[in-house]
Amino acid sequence: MKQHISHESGERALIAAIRSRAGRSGGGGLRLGIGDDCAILRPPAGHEIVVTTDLSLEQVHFRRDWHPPESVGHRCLARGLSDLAAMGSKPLGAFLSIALPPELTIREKGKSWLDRFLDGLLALADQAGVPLAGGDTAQSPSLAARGGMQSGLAAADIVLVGSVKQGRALLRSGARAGDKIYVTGNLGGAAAELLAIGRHPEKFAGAHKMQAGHPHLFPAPRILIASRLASARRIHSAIDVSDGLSTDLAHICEESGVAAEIDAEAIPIHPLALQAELDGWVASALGLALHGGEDYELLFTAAKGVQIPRRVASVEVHAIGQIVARRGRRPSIVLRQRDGKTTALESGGWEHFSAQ
Ligand SMILES: Nc1ncnc2c1ncn2[C@@H]1O[C@H](COP(=O)(O)OP(=O)(O)OP(=O)(O)O)[C@@H](O)[C@H]1O
Ligand SMILES: Cc1ncc(C[n+]2csc(CCOP(=O)(O)O)c2C)c(N)n1
Ligand SMILES: [Mg+2]
Repeated sequence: MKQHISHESGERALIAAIRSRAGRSGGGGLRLGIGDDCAILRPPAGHEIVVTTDLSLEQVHFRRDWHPPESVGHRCLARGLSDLAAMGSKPLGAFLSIALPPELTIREKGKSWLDRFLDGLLALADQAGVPLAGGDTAQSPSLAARGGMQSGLAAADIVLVGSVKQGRALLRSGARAGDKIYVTGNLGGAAAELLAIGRHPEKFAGAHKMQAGHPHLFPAPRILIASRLASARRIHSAIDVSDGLSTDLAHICEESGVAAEIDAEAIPIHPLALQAELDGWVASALGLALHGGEDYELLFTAAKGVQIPRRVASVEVHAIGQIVARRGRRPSIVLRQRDGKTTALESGGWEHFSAQ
């Protein structure tokens, strides 16, 4: 039976409870998990190690009054899995560091906030076949003394270690002029759902379980699609859409020394983004798809002649434009409108430390 956590017994008890819940699923790449000074991972022969780390901060990446704890846990792991997918790699182990105010570890009606956060994180870990192999646990300091409304903020950092066949990782730097640009799934759904949550958080309080139709609360990292694409050896470059298409495509252009043209008509827009435009919440659904971020879809390029299936692992793949040579001071990304006119597409996605 799965244990639930009570705060009374402190850090040791929290770790013991997390340890008892941490699965050992995965491809056998974990030799030693939670319990020692370090975990030991054993990558398959002929593979390279891939590592990524992502912070999930209260008030920046989630709000306790907007996001069910299961969603916070799911999203925390999904961010890292999506980065592994973007490299065409498979997960070996996840490492979770958490700083929590004490009240989030106390059980109310059976489960604490932390129990429910772990429910969400471990359900996705199970599905992705990645063991929780370690982490760190600390108490977040009290802000009440400084006149704050709550005792402290929650933060979680996820480190994911994965592996990829030597020399086969998908890089941002491999795009070439003449490549077609593709994106999986559709865009703008995460930003649209976040808008809806902000308006009526109570309607989303019951979204406890990983389920389709919640692109913001329960995004589906594209690990399987990416590993299929990578094994076909036809992909020149890839990135995941975390900050927004306009910003993430600019990262590919910058790292590859190329420019891009994308067709507004070809961009797959999530139905929730279209609805947000119909409801008058935003001026344009296309704006959400271009700049919204957190869709965790894959953006990749391949040579023009390469046949990319329209559907991979049950997810649609759309061609949205092409990579072109960079010319002097020309803007690096242009957007071709429905009437054929082109405009420069500035990076309008999320950027920390900018006035948002
Ligand atoms: N504080 C830091 N110290 C060292 N390297 C960093 C730091 N922050 C970011 N990087 C590195 O900068 C690169 C880009 O990081 P970034 O976080 O923007 O990745 P991303 O995949 O585009 O976004 P996301 O955070 O949504 O995963 C990565 O190689 C990352 O390891
Ligand atoms: C409460 C709340 N407000 C706003 C957002 C939107 N948001 C936060 S970070 C980010 C980009 C990716 O982050 P990073 O670059 O750190 O990976 C986006 C689109 C949210 N998720 N929650
Ligand atoms: Mg990324």
